[in-house]
Amino acid sequence: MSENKPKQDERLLELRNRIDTIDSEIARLISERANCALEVAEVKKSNGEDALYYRPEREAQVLRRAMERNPGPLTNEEMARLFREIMSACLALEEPIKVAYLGPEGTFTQQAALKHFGHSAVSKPLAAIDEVFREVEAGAVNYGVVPVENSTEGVVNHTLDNFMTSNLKICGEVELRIHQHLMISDITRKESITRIYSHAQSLAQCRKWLDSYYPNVERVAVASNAEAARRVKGEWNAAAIAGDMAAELYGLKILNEKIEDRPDNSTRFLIIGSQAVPPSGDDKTSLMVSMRNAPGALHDLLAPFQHHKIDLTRVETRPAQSGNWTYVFFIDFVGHRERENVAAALKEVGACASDMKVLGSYPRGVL
Ligand SMILES: O=C(O)C(=O)C[C@]1(C(=O)O)C=C[C@@H](O)C=C1
Repeated sequence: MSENKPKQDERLLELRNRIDTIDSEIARLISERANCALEVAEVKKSNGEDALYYRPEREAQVLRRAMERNPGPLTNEEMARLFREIMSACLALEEPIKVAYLGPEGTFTQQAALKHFGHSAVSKPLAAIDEVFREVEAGAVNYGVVPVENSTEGVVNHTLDNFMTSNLKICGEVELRIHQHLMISDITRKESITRIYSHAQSLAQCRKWLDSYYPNVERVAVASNAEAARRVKGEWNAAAIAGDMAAELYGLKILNEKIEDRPDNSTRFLIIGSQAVPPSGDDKTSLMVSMRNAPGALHDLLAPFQHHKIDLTRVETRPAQSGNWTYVFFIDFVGHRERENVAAALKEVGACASDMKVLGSYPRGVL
């Protein structure tokens, strides 16, 4: 036994006492904050029937401030995550919000929903992107979370196509680093794997790794990563590629971690709802435009953005549902529609487009 042990024990006790004092101070302050949020709810209620409790622009400001004034040693992301959960609990006191996401449980979309709304939101997994749109439109839930693009595999067409027929707005975005793992169940024989299940996008994201380590194993595309994990549970000769949440949910063992081909593999998700979001100070706008099929149409469409010094972050083209060889452009750019230069550019684009819809202005993803 070290002769310093009694001294170390004393120091440990002292530090733990300090932590206990700090914890009771934190608890008191969190309760004070929660009471404040309850009063905010009263003010909102007195302003009218359809009071909006969830305020994306305010949440983005609170999280950004938590990062800006972070004195360390926690990272900015960790600090913001803690405030994310405090705010989620405060909002649940005001009114528990319901969020639908592309399920089943254990998918990356569920992870995105938790990252954006925190753990106090009531979440509901649905089987298809269309169902998430319908459920929000019907008012059965307040918001929906759907994937829109992956840095390796590109755009999620289903999500863009739904905006052609829906009046829902984009209220937010969330980006998630995607780590894929190879996982097996406790009955799997490692040497006898003949089949690997995953979602087609995940199989594509790990193509090179699979070519190197499992070149002769059958790759089976299923509806989601979570479904892949569920199947492996009962098969002795199969493995799945999925994320942490699926492994945890189905009690699978991770055999190889982070097997995605690109280390910066990430997916962007959209928050859909029926609310127009005021400026937060750092916003993006998404636009859907149809153009007549004429020479120079794309140039006419993009020129106003250059002219008004607006940064484009994405341009996607989809075939229009109305007719052959006409196209719909999905354009994302930096700035809120209420900003002067954005409003001016939108006016000019509207003048040369055959149809234009602003899908939403929303805070740029913070976490
Ligand atoms: O500021 C508000 O409007 C609040 O309702 C408070 C609060 C918060 O806890 O800070 C809670 C929920 C909203 O989405 C935004 C912020």
